[in-house]
Amino acid sequence: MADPAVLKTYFDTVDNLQDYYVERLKEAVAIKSYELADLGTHVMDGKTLKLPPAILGTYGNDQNKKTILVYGHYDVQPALIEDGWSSDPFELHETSKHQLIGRGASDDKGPVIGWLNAIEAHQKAGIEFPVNLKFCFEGMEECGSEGMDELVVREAKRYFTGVDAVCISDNYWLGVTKPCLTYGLRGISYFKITISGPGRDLHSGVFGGTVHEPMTDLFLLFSKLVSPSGDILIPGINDNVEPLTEEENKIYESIEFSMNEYHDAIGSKTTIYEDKIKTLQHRWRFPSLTIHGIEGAFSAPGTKTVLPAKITGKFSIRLVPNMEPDRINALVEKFLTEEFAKLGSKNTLNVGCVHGAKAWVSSPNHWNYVAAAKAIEKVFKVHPDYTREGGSIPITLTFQDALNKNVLLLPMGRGDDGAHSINEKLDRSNYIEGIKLFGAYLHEIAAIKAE
Ligand SMILES: NCC(=O)N[C@@H](Cc1c[nH]cn1)C(=O)O
Ligand SMILES: [Zn+2]
Ligand SMILES: [Zn+2]
Repeated sequence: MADPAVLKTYFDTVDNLQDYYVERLKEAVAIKSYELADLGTHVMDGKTLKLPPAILGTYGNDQNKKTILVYGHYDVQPALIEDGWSSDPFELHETSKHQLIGRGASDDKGPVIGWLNAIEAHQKAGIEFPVNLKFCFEGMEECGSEGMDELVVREAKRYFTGVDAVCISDNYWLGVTKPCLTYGLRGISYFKITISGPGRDLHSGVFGGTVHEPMTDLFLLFSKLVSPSGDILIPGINDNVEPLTEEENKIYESIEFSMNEYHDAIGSKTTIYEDKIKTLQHRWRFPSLTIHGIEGAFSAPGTKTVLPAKITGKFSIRLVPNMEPDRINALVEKFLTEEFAKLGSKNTLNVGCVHGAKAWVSSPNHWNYVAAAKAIEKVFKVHPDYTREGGSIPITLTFQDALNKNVLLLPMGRGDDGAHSINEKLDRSNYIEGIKLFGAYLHEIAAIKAE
C-alpha cells in the first residue's frame, strides 16, 4: 500500500496549486491543435500533408523502479462558435458550476496536462517520484493516429524498452459520479463515398430533372446502410460478432449506470433501448454505423438552389472483437458498388476506407489495474466499476501487441463531458482529483512492487 502520509502531502500540494493548474489548461486549450502540422507526411484527399509530431519524453531512469508509459493526444476535434458553442471554444472558461468549458478540456488536453501537473506537484512537495515515466503524446489521434503504428513498432525495442505497463487517460467515466477503469474499446473503419457527375455545380432550375444528381444517389446509398433502430444492413457485417452468453449478461447487471444520466448526457430521451443492459451492450460489444456528414453539399443558411456536382459522404462503423477491418472494408465496398449499380445512374462512384483500427480488450486482473483501483479508493473512497468504451483509441492495441505489456485506460472526465460536441467541459473537481489519481496510481504501482 502507498504511504498515506506521502499521499496526503501530494494531495494537499495539488489542492494548493489548483488555480495555477486551471490557468495552465487554459493556455493549452487556446492552442488550436487541429491546425498544427510538422513532421512526416501522409496523403489525404489526394494531397500530401505534413503530420504533426509525436512527443516522446522520459522522466527518471532508476533501475529499481517500474517504468510506466503514459499516452495522450494533444490534437482536438475542430470547433467553431457557429456550431453552437456558448463561448469561444478555444478560450477556456469556468462556469458557476465549476465546469471548465473549452475544446479539448476533457479530450484530451486535461489528462495530458494532468500528467505534467502530477510531476510538478511531486517536485513542489519535495516527494520522490515513485516510478520512471515515459511519455508518448501524439497529434493525430482524432484522425485515426496516422503514422503512429509505425512509430510504436519501430521504437518498441528502442525508446519503449523497459516499459512495464501502459496507462492511457483518454476516455470518460460511464456516468457523472463514479470513477471507472476501462479494459475494452471498439475499433473503427472510417469510409468516404464520393459521387461525381456534372463538371461543375449547376442551377437546379436550368438543369434539374435532366441530369443524374450525385446527392440523390448518395442519399439512396446512405439509406441502405443502417436502419433507424441501429441495425447495420450491409450483408455479412455482423457474422463474426460473438453471441451473447448468460454469463456475460450478468456482468452488466452490477454496473452502476443510470439511463436518466445518459439521457442528460445526450440532451434528449431518444435512446433506442429503454434499459441499461441493452444500452451498454450496444455501446460496447456490438458494432454500430454512424453517418457523419457530406462534403460539397449546400449547408449554409438560406435557400440556394444549387445542384451539387460532386459530394463526399462520410460514415464509420465501430468494430468489436473478431471484426477484421480488412474484411469489413471489402464487404462495405462490394455492397456499395453493387447498390450503386442498381441505381442506373451515369454518375461515378468512388468508395474507400480512410482509416481503420481493431477493437481492444485487456485483462483487468493485472497489477496495473489493481494499482489503479487502489488509487481510486484513496482519492474517491469508492471501488471503481470496470467498463468497456464505445469509442476508439487506435494506438491502444498497438501498444499492447508491440510492447507485449498490459494497457490500462484510466479516465479523468465524466460521461457527460461532451467530447466531440459543443461546449465540451471538464469539471474542475475531475481535473484536480484526476491529477491526484494519476499520482496515487503511480505510488500504488511502486508499493505493489515493494510488497
Ligand atoms: N477520445 C478518444 C477518441 O475520441 N477517439 C476517436 C478516434 C478516431 C478514430 N477516427 C477518428 N477519430 C473516436 O472517434 O473514437
Ligand atoms: Zn481522445
Ligand atoms: Zn476524441
